[in-house]
Amino acid sequence: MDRVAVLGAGSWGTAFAKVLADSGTDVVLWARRSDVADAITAGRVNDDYLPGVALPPNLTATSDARKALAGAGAVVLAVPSQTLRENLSGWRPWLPAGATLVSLAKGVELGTLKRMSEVVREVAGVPEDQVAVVSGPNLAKEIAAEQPTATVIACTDHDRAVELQHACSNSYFRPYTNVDVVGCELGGACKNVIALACGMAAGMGFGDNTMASIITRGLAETARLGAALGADPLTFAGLAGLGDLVATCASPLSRNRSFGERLGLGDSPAQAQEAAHGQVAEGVKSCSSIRELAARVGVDMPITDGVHQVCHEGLDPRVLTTALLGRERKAERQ
Ligand SMILES: NC(=O)C1=CN([C@@H]2O[C@H](COP(=O)(O)OP(=O)(O)OC[C@H]3O[C@@H](n4cnc5c(N)ncnc54)[C@H](O)[C@@H]3O)[C@@H](O)[C@H]2O)C=CC1
Ligand SMILES: O=C(CO)COP(=O)(O)O
Repeated sequence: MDRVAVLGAGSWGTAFAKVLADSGTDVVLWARRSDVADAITAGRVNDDYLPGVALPPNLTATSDARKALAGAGAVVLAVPSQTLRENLSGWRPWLPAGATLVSLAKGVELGTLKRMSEVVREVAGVPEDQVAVVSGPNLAKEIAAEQPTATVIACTDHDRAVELQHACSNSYFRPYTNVDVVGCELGGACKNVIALACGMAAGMGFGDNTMASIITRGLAETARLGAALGADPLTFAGLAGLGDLVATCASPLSRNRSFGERLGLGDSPAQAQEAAHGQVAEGVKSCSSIRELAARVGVDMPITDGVHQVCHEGLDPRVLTTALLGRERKAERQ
């Protein structure tokens, strides 16, 4: 694969474009704002999202999506989940035939309850095996600083996953392949919600036992949903499951954890949103779609349900804590 288009020049889009370029792949990065594209082209930096990070010369930028897409062997979609449908609809006429469409987004669409790869298939009108997802413990700022990281590239077409794996392997980024797209996407979307809960716990002053309990029970409810939707249970023990969950729930760099922490400290969701300075905390919206998806398939997700109530129904995180601890006693694997 000679050239890749990355659409979305936020934190992860820019960091992933750098990963590709550092792996020897030529990249054209699309930025919504022309001043961001110009700054990348002229100054080799994206100061809005990754200040101080030098971008390699084989990474160029444009605010013209048509130009970015021309001749691309793969198209990486790096916009927030709830905007993917609208953005991709606009790009559809210029998608190169046969190109692998790769989603970086970690969320479930409100209303349709679709995973991102399902949205991509529907909007682009491509078969399942032409769509890949990247998911794992991938905090953009650490990767931009070239700290060693592993990830998963999931695609039902193993050969396509391998092709993409070659395009983004380098001395600090190690991608594994997986054919379980459902499990990898659910792991990525659900961990944002569990990170909100961990943030709330931190904000309320709780320590490591509480964090470990939320992480582990969060993984249990994610795996239950995965089992109901046909995921491979082992995926949740891997990088896109436990790996991403631990990184996001523990890191002060996580937007979801930080958002939750503000709620735990007593901020309202509106105040926490304001403090996020326009950066996306995907779990705030996906807690509602995941909760609905779980209800549709009859799966109990008490932490996700509670996070939804705090974010959208005015529940106090302290009341949520009491409610979770007061649930009916049960066996661990029930
Ligand atoms: N930042 C991170 O460390 C990681 C993020 N992700 C996922 O990648 C996806 C993108 O996240 P980030 O790059 O971090 O987000 P971000 O908030 O840093 O950037 C979003 C980008 O999308 C663009 N965009 C296009 N249409 C938009 C619209 N209608 N509304 C808002 N922004 C729009 C923005 O201009 C911006 O360039 C999310 O689903 C996130 O969960 C996944 C792994 C790591
Ligand atoms: O997905 C991520 C790390 O893998 C980034 O998490 P946040 O969106 O919470 O910053």
